[in-house]
Amino acid sequence: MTDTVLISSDQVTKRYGSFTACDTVTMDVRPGEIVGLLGANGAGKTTLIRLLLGLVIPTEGSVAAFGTTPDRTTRSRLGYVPQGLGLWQTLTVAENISFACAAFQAPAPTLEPALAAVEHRLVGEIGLGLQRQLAFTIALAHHPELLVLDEPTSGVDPLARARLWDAVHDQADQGTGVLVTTHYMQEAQQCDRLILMSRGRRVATGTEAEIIGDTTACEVETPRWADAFAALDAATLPVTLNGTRVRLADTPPDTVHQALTNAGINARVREVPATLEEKMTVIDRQPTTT
Ligand SMILES: Nc1ncnc2c1ncn2[C@@H]1O[C@H](COP(=O)(O)OP(=O)(O)OP(=O)(O)O)[C@@H](O)[C@H]1O
Repeated sequence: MTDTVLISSDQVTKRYGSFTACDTVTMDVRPGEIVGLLGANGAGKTTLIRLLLGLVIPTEGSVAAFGTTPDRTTRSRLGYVPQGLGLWQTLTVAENISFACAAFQAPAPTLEPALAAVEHRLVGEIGLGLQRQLAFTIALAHHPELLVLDEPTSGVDPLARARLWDAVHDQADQGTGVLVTTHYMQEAQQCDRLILMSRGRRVATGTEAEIIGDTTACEVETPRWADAFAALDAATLPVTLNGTRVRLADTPPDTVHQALTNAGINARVREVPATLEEKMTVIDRQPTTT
């Protein structure tokens, strides 16, 4: 990994009144790596991004972009796609592009056929998938050294999502650093490194395997899966259903067996590695400590 740091935070905290949206978070992104920012709704991901971009001022701690305090100059070295996309809905696709390119003194990019086909349509009249594609194209137009993408594939169909991730990997392969928030675990798996946030804090960091560690889940095998789910739920165990697969993260097999036996259900209980999503729920269940 390179020593160059594109963007970083050092114990950064943002409070709104008595509410702490981002709590002493330290992180960084380096050239060519894709860093995934994960966490439930309200975990503080967008707040952290806005701190890193200089859009909100830290209450405590500090952030740096390209080695300095974020400002207009550092902004011109990064491409940012916010959750709301930041497009002008009442301008055409072409007008949005020329506006953004003028701001960054960048040449107009070559458009993908799908975008070129709607070049003269108002942005507010094209679909969300195309709008996301446009926002991404605009973010890349000035060849940024860092891409910051806040839920770039939310509401996008699987094919468009795969295409966007292809483009993200292309950028990283060319040395661009990428910071991306996502709710999709399949996308998290495409990141080189993950940062998990919960209640404003960074609660875990590393690869998917490092974050899952030795956390396990119990998988319950029975044709009476619906009854098993109901019984485990009634026993207030953290049961989830994936298709017809009944699973319980971080729960001892004996506890699961006992609850099923009490309900008169015969089932095979296997202990298997937890998924990343399950690990996240386990972390979210824990009381805040350090
Ligand atoms: N300007 C603000 N004033 C008060 N509270 C705020 C403000 N901005 C964010 N918050 C609160 O801070 C918390 C973190 O919000 P944030 O948008 O960073 O979460 P998130 O992880 O990005 O969530 P999501 O996945 O839903 O986008 C939320 O409870 C939110 O309501």
